[in-house]
Amino acid sequence: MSTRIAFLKGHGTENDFVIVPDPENAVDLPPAAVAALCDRRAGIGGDGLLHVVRSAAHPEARHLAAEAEWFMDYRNGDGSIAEMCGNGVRVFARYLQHAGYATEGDLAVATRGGVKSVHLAKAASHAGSAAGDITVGMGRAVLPEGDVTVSVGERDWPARNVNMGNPHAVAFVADLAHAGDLRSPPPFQPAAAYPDGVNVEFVADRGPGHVAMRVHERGVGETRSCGTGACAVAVAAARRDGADPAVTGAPATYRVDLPGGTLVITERPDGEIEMTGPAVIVAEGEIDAEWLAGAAG
Ligand SMILES: N[C@@H](CCC[C@H](N)C(=O)O)C(=O)O
Repeated sequence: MSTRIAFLKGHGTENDFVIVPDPENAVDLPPAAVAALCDRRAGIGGDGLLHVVRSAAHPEARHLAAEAEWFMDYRNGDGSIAEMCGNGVRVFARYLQHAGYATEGDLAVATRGGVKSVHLAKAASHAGSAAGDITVGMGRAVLPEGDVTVSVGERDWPARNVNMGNPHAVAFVADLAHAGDLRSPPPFQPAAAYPDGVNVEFVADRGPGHVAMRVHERGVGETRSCGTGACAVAVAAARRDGADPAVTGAPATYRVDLPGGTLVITERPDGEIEMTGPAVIVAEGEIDAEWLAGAAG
């Protein structure tokens, strides 16, 4: 009988993930294995994969073990590595709660983008432990100088370069349909702005402090939500609206509607950004290790 590897499936505003609990970092997950697991027809299916490892057991996170017991080893659906995943952190925390590694309250999670502070809200007694929003301290945005242009077909737009640990180009558009089918990565200029590729957000206004967006994610394609993307959008909107908290001294809050749900993003005067939204575990099962080894080639 072949060996089995435990997995779960979860999502945050329909940005979905294969979760592989592996506290001692014993499961080999080369890029081809990740891509096979995330394949929606031949695998389990997901926008990305959350490899759940104790920080002390992972070479990239060992130095963070005193601050955060758990490391989110996040991978994009094509197998590539990314620095951060905002929806992923909430789902990661929900998994820790589901597995009994965390309870309601505060929790630190190590990521390649640094340690994130997570707050698991107390669920209403009738709702069960999988309910209740999760708030993540996402750290500060970095806004590199320089003009960026994003295009789709004949249209192009100026875009704001926002780094949330991972890179984003935020373009304000009159109509989200102008983003087209987003089957391929929208071209950007200058190429030097994003040497490692970029996540591109298209944003339309819905009202004061309220926007809607679509996103093409690096290493994935169009997804139904992107947490770091929603933070980048809120920061870009606040700068555009003259509501930069560092200037006004007041927090700026944006409701960001995505195809898969809504996230609420607040930037404080000290630059710290908080993201609040749901996270759900939907299934758990076992992966056939022989299949995975074969799929990984
Ligand atoms: N969906 C994520 C972002 C995942 C990483 C991204 N595709 C990248 O390559 O930077 C989110 O919720 O933030």
